[in-house]
Amino acid sequence: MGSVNVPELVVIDFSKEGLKPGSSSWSSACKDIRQALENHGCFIALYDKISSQLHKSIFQAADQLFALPTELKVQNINEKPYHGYVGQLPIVPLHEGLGIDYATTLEGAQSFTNLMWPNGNDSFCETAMSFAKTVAEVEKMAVRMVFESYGVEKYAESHVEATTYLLRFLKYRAPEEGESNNAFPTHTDKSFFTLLHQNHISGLEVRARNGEWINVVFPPSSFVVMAGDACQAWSNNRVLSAKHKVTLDKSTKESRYTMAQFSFLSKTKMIAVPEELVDDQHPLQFNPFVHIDLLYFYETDQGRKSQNILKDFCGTPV
Ligand SMILES: O=C(O)CCC(=O)C(=O)O
Ligand SMILES: [Fe+2]
Repeated sequence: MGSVNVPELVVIDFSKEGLKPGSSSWSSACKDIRQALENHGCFIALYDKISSQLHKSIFQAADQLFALPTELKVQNINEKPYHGYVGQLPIVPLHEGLGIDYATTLEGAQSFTNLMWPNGNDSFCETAMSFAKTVAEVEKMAVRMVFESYGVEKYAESHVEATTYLLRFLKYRAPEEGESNNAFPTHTDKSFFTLLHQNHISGLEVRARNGEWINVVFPPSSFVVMAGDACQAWSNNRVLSAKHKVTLDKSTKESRYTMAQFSFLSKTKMIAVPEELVDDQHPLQFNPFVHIDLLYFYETDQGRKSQNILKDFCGTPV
């Protein structure tokens, strides 16, 4: 109930009437999500509030943004690693991205908009914020479901309250003749969750726990909800923060656009394994940490080279 396998990832319909805590569809979604996150590190969420109109407007906004001169786009600077402008990098020549920090807040959306359009651009600001808020609704439901699936729903509210959102506009231009079609290298996300929404050009591949690479197919009005390293740590290593990458079809002539919304816990709340998830069979694997410190660690030489970032950053002695 509540989920079907198309073709390999679990699909959960978040728009379903009556999907509320306490209902049977909620409990079965909790179970399905937990299994999906443990096996694949992600699942597909259908959400019809991402209407075809909102889909169209957010990618029009993306087009407008990427069309700005590079000198303007590079002003999207953020002291937090991987939050600001990325582009013109020889190791990822197809890729360009910009980020709106605190994207669900008017201040966040406005300050980014004013930086890019000093004379204002109300429609961009409204579209970005309304998209970010809609994505955040799905993220919050996913958090509540995951916490409930592990029997620790009492901690969900304070987690949700401490969550902030980074909305990134990502572009991968079509490869030129003879150029590699690797658009983004293999990595894991440092977020708690990442929600991805793409235009009509596919390319995301996810490595499941069994080592199999899955080509992700996005149905209309859908997101991929992907667990990041912070979620894996929180779950005491039960959830998989899946490796993933973007590879474009060699013959594609169009750019892939992705809207990626990353959730982070603010400094006021540590990422910590709930005591209920620690027992003799599951000894504590990770010490509590401040989320943003994981990103700072990833920026160091040791962090970048690490084959097991959570163990190296916050692993308990074995
Ligand atoms: O474009 C995508 O589908 C994936 C983007 C991604 O993995 C990231 O930005 O971390
Ligand atoms: Fe990613």
